[in-house]
Amino acid sequence: MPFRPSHSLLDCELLNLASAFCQLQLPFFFIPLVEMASTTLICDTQPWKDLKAHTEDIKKTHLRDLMNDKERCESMMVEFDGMFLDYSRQCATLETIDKLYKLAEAASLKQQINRMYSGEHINSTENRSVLHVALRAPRDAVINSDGKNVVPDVWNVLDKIKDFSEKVRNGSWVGATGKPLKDVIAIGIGGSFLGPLFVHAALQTDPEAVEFAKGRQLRFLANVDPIDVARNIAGLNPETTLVVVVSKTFTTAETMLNARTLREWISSALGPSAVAKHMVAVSTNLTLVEKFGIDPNNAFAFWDWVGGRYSVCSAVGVLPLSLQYGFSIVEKFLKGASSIDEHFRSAPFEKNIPVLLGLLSVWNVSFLGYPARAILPYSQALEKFAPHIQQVSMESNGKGVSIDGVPLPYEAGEIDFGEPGTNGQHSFYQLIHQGRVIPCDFIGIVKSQQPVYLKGEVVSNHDELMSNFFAQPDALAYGKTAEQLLKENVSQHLIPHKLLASYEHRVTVEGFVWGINSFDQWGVELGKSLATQVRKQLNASRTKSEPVEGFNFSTTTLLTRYLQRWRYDLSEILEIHGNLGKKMIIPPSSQMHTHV
Ligand SMILES: O=P(O)(O)OC[C@H]1O[C@](O)(CO)[C@@H](O)[C@@H]1O
Repeated sequence: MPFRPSHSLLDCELLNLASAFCQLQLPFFFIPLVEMASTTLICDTQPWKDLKAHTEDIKKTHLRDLMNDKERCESMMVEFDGMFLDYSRQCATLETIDKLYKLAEAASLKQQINRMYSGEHINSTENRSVLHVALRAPRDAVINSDGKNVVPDVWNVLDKIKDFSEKVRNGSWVGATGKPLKDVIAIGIGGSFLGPLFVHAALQTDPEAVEFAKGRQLRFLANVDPIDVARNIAGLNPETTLVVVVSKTFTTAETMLNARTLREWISSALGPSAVAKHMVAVSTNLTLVEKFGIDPNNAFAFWDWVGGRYSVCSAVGVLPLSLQYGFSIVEKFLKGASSIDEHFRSAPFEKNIPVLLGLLSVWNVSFLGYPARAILPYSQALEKFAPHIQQVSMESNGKGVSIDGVPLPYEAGEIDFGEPGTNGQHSFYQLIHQGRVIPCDFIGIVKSQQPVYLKGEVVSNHDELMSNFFAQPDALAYGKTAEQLLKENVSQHLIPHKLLASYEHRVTVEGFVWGINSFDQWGVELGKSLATQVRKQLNASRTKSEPVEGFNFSTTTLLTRYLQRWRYDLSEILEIHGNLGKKMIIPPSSQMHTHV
């Protein structure tokens, strides 16, 4: 069985530990859930073998020469609904693209897409359908899961969100002391956080959305690190704050501890009954929501056919964003994503943006051997796009076995990273220019949300930004000596909804071609269960002085040192809780060190 190394670094300064850098060997995660199937892997098909052989031709070709072929470049440009994709800077010829279509055929890509839209249980390890497209479908659409049209359920929740968010925004739903709720803290992590944060960042400076958000704040509490709590509640008054607990399962340890912490913040300031007015939930698990103490009437449902990382268009994103910007703004977002859903389902492959993006990714990863992809939006409003796509892509396609449980003899999945241009240029672009070949997604926007044109300047500020957007791809493509590749994607206006849906579907295309299940995440689940074992140990050692047991030497050493460096007994724990409860404010940073 292969092994993958990983690093863990305890922050030596904060914890006052001696150097604790350690290298862990984690077993590559294999899921023995499904019987080994006799199905053919995609690498055994003729189109895969043809592409493998074809890489030799491509290696002899310089991108500079490919870029001189006008006809080739022209056929590598696709436009749809305000998006323009130029993939002419890919290390690919028209023959490559043709061979990729054949690969798609061998992977039954069209049929797989149809199976997804028709609600088949394509997430076979969890026995679920995958229907995030239903979250943004028009009211009259019919999309079935297990023989039931789910669209009316989707719209029931959307209507409920519209109604609730309007009440909060117009002051007919007020806090326990009668004050309007103008600030929202959304608690959630992973898919219950990254998508909503991305959209919030994209809307924050949108001229129309800004008007609707006047006087309101939306914050996100994700990390279980108490520093994140302190930062979230800093300057907020529980009397005017609404907390939205977002968790598909309502069991995620980080989210639930943060939810209990903010419940304490509210009830210690306003009394336990205030929770009913100040806390609402988004979840598929309404039983646990009620158990937590949130009235199920104040809960907004979604369904197990929505994967966490694909959930931004469910109540997960729609509720907090509607509270901040109003439902009408969010509805436009849903419509934009829906337009790409329809395009993905029906457009022929040669004009299908997510399909092209997905096939090119497969080409780069599995044939050219480029494991990473840089996502480079030339728009500050898209600053959280790369972190969101990191989860969508890496949690989906970070798999080493096929959907039938067969270990993959080829690389699948991509390492995604990125920063808005031009910040990235002053950070990691050097490596892309001269160090390693990294396929790049350059994303440019035609019209700025916030244009500035200073008198006397040669160009407007947005043109200055876009000068870099146009220059960098060519610098990479032509270089001075080295060969690089990239693709460009220009949008007319800022269209986060269409980008989001395009990238979601791109990941799906990759997964279908690689023959993996893009919709489960068993590796992450392993980490969660190991954390449970550590949590039990910390409790036993803190409260009953039990020695650290049951871990390997390295973890035992680190845990023991951690426990020795900051000891507290139960009375101290109560005191800390007391502080949270009464003053609630986490000690200001000057006092924080007293606990270390
Ligand atoms: O919404 P939940 O159930 O709290 O889960 C949060 C996240 O945890 C994961 O299960 C693992 O990171 C993600 O898939 C999910 O988005």
